[in-house]
Amino acid sequence: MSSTLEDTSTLRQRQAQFTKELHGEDIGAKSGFAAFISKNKSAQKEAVAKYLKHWDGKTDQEAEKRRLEDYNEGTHSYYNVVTDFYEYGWGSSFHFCRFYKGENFYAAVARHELYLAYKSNIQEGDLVLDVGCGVGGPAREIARFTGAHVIGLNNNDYQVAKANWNAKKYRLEDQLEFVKGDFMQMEFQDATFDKVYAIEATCHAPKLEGVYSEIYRVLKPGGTFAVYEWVMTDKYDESNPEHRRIAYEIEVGDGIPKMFTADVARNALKSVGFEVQLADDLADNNDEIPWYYPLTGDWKYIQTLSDLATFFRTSYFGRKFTTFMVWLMELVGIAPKGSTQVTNALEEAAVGLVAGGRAKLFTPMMLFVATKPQKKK
Ligand SMILES: CC(C)=CCC[C@@H](C)[C@H]1CC[C@H]2C3=C(CC[C@]12C)[C@@]1(C)CC[C@H](O)C[C@@H]1CC3
Ligand SMILES: C[S@@+](CC[C@H](N)C(=O)[O-])C[C@H]1O[C@@H](n2cnc3c(N)ncnc32)[C@H](O)[C@@H]1O
Repeated sequence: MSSTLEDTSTLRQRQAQFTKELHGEDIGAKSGFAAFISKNKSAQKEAVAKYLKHWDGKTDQEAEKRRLEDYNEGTHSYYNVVTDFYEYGWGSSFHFCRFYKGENFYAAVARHELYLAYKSNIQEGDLVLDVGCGVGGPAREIARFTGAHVIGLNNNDYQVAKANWNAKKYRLEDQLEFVKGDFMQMEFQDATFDKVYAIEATCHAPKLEGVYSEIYRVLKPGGTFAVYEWVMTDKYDESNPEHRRIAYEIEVGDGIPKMFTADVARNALKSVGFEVQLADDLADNNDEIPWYYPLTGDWKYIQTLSDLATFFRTSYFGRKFTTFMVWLMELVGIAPKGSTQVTNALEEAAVGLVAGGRAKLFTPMMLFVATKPQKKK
């Protein structure tokens, strides 16, 4: 066994062991706040420290290099500490979407997923890979709608366990399977999948060529890969301190080692062999309701009464309320140490995402549809 492989398996075992210590054995039964307050307190302290170790306010090259090198542990720790908050505030699909007039929040989220399935041309009976699958919300929706078999890949053990638990709960275990793995070094055979998709996940890669080349390898010739990529737009200027501050807020609060631009992503797809069929920034349109509205305090955009609770949790005041409650719970020892640091980081994420969205410096929905040629060029 090569030393890289040994390192990978040691890391894997350690992460799995740590997940048990932190979240306990009965993962799935609890979610959101209930799961959050039942964490092992000392493990949670360690998880927060691991996540914040690299995001210490430093934006110099050296700090960036460290974040890129430690991408696996960095994101693993990030999702260990934010998953319960995400579920509490956003549901079981961890991504943004466009909002149409009269459509409620969860319908809009589902439509965004199905649009990607449509663009990837997923058909009944296809074997599909979901790269960076979260707790399985999108895979459930896409499997139900298309009749495809979806395998979700994720390097966070807690999320993998939750996704499998949910698949059983919704009686979709015949169509869904969630596995632990790093998308930079996948364990699937070459040419395994008919289609591959990724939703707001590949931005966690230290280098886009790394994850895209793995996707290319495991996709069958003629197969399609569709992705909602998180990128900085062509308005972004890395040498502008204000732009860099916004990008850093997004990086720190969202556990991303480095935000890349849309051009970097498109070139990376091409350089690994893909033919890019479509590159469309879905945020760059005249939608009446902006994609980032739940993170603002703009009540006017709420479409249905059923959105009130979600909007309260995601809006500025709702977030301040959550942070206060978490601080109080931490003070009296109900919540694990470091929890307030996590909500503060999420606050930074929200501020950076809205600022980036408003200035059109950032998009969470750069849609690329790319195909793997039938024959090698
Ligand atoms: C990290 C990546 C690549 C994608 C995740 C996108 C979104 C689902 C999240 C980005 C910022 C998150 C925040 C929350 C939910 C999930 C996000 C919108 C909260 C609203 C969850 C509840 C907390 O109290 C506040 C959070 C603010 C940020
Ligand atoms: C923002 S979440 C999106 C999840 C899912 N696509 C959704 O829309 O609900 C990003 C996901 O990418 C996963 N991820 C990040 N880095 C990864 C890596 N190196 N290998 C596999 N999965 C990774 C995270 O664990 C998380 O599940």
